[in-house]
Amino acid sequence: MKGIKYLNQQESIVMDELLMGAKYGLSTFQLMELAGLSCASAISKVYPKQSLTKKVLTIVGPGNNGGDGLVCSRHLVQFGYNVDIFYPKRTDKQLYHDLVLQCRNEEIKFIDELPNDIEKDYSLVIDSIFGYSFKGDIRAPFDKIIESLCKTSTPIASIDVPSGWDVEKGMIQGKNLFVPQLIVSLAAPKLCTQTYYGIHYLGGRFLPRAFIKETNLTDLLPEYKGCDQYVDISISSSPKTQSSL
Ligand SMILES: NC(=O)C1=CN([C@@H]2O[C@H](COP(=O)(O)OP(=O)(O)OC[C@H]3O[C@@H](n4cnc5c(N)ncnc54)[C@H](O)[C@@H]3O)[C@@H](O)[C@H]2O)[C@@H](O)CC1
Ligand SMILES: [K+]
Repeated sequence: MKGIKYLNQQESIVMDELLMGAKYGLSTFQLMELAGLSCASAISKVYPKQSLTKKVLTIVGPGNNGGDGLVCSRHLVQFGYNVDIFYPKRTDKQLYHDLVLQCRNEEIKFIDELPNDIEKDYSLVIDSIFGYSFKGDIRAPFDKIIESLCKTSTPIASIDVPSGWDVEKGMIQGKNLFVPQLIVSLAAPKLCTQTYYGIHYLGGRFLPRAFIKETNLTDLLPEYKGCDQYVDISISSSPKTQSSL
């Protein structure tokens, strides 16, 4: 591998559109299921269930990043974890109604408010608030939620992008933002993770070979081992260089 490709915001959007267009014929539902499964697999690797004394809390945002969090939660319950979900701004689309129903059928509890002391009941927070489409200042109700995440001592695992970070520049100075303990990037890491020193996994093992060739990503994405749904791309575990698509 020559290096790792870090996507900017536009490249992330284009990648998604291409995958779901006529040429590759993948659906949001399929990609989300694989993304969520990879996040659950990575989380269970980093936080084995015996190591968590309390529950897991998934905070779900209004877009597809939130959808990944719903899928991830369902798989974590299948893996034996005890998960609650906080989903304050629901999206009125059939996909999300179905994902909520599937979580309810796993007997996952949806909580109505974020507790003041997250650490009292939760050993881990999964941040699936915003992904690569986040832009601008954080609007309500997520501004207060992210403020609470900045205060908690509970470790945070972010799906794709730490919520509130600029997708390309990362943590903007002067903004009250949190640093997750784990990031699970999906398909390809985003520019904001390039200098992230925490635990960094890549998941979303769904890029077709033809797509990788067409987008010149051969040699720019790490290889998954065996049947693994994730690969460790932490700075401590791999040399990194940047390259353009
Ligand atoms: N090809 C891929 O890489 C895949 C990506 N998926 C997920 O999809 C995500 C992208 O999903 P979306 O494009 O739906 O977008 P996001 O989930 O990143 O966020 C969009 C939502 O956030 C809101 N929002 C944006 N900026 C805001 C702000 N400043 N304050 C408050 N709300 C704000 C928007 O109104 C919209 O409702 C990825 O990060 C990833 O998690 C996966 O589901 C499947 C495959
Ligand atoms: K996120």
